[in-house]
Amino acid sequence: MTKKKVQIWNGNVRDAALSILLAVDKNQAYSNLLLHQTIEKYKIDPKDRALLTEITYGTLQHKFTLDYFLEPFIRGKVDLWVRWLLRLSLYQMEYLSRIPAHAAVNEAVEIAKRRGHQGIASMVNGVLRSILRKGVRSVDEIKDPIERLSIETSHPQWLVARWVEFYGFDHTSEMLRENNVPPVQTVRVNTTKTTVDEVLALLEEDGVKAEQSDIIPECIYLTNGQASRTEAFKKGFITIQDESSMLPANVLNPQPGWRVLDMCAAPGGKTTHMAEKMNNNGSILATDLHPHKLDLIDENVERLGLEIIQTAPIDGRKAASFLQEESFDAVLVDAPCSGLGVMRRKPDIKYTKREEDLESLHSIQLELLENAVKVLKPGGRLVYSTCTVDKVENEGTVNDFLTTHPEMELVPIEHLPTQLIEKQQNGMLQVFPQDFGSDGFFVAAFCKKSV
Ligand SMILES: C[S@@+](CC[C@H](N)C(=O)[O-])C[C@H]1O[C@@H](n2cnc3c(N)ncnc32)[C@H](O)[C@@H]1O
Repeated sequence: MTKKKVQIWNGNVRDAALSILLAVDKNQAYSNLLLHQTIEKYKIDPKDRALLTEITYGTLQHKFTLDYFLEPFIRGKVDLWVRWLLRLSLYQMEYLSRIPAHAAVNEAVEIAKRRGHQGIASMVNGVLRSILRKGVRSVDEIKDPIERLSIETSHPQWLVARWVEFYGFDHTSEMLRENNVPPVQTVRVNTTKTTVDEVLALLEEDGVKAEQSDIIPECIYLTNGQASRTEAFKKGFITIQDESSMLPANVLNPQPGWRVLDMCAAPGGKTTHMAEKMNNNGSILATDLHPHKLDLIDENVERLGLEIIQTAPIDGRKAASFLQEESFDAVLVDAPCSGLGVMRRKPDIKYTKREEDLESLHSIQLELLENAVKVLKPGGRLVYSTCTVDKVENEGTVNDFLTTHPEMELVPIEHLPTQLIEKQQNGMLQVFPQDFGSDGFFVAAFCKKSV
């Protein structure tokens, strides 16, 4: 039976969540982008927006657990859309206490009728009502601890095993659980235009509850609302950015008048942060491999009213052949990485990333650093950062880089609050999602010895 054609939004939240989940699965669409586009395109109101986000992310986040629960109740093969419908309905029944289970079942049956036919609707009804009667099986039935953790927290087994080897079982278990908790919305204050207090007052006028972070002073936490719709955003007073992503500019600590290279810059979150730190005085060359992404930097620069940023499409692995040798006071390499620290906001990463990808990223990261050294002045500072939690891409890249570059030395991480400074090990800082509720992130700072 062929599926009836549906558009993403017909006023029904569960139907829309199903369309998004299917697109993510079939077309490798990014869940966060598709969700955002759907909300904007159909101007979905705040109440439906919140539920749509919760069901879409929640179902994706718990996919392996939901499949484990569903398995004993499904006989034979089911179409992909029916499987996703069962997953998203069971997600509501198991994880969303405010939605009555029978309402989730009724909605599922109606969707099955609309998208398929009465036979499928009966099957969906049968499966979900059996689960209601019998309950789901316990993950304690799984004997192997790695497999149990993988199913219980819905992360691939290879990753669980890798993290357990690197960071130990308990630490990994905490991280996996934190990855399933929705992130708090954070913004960075543009200190060239305004103050934290002024932004807090503006947000309040817009009905947004917010408070200043006690980790990064220019960071504000939002407990409701949508930052991009606020007056503060329109005025260029804030940038939406996770608190961990505010670390590199603080660690690099660029001074007014410096000439800085941001080698992997798009969409410009850290470029603009550095320009703010430099109080719009000096120059920043923001480069990226993909020319079309430079437009995103330009848009941000314009909105924030910054004047010292120039962009250029340059492959960082060849940067030294395009840029003058030893001409920058500082270089930021915010490298392409596996992104294992941002699964809370991009749950699809859990199911698409493969272990082999991590090795090739390690080689690219080394090539980028190789070029960064060449264009850095003696005495200049280099900061290397990633939004991942992995010892090969992080500590491994730093150690391999130092082995071939005796002219570079790690310098202690400074210009951060004590609780972060204390966490560094051998001049490298790995932030885990469970540490401060921010993304998993890594940062290391080097100095080029003067000869
Ligand atoms: C982690 S993202 C950078 C985020 C950015 N620094 C920010 O804060 O908004 C990594 C970026 O590296 C870029 N990239 C990937 N390979 C590259 C290369 N060989 N040279 C330069 N940029 C590269 C990607 O296009 C991507 O925009």
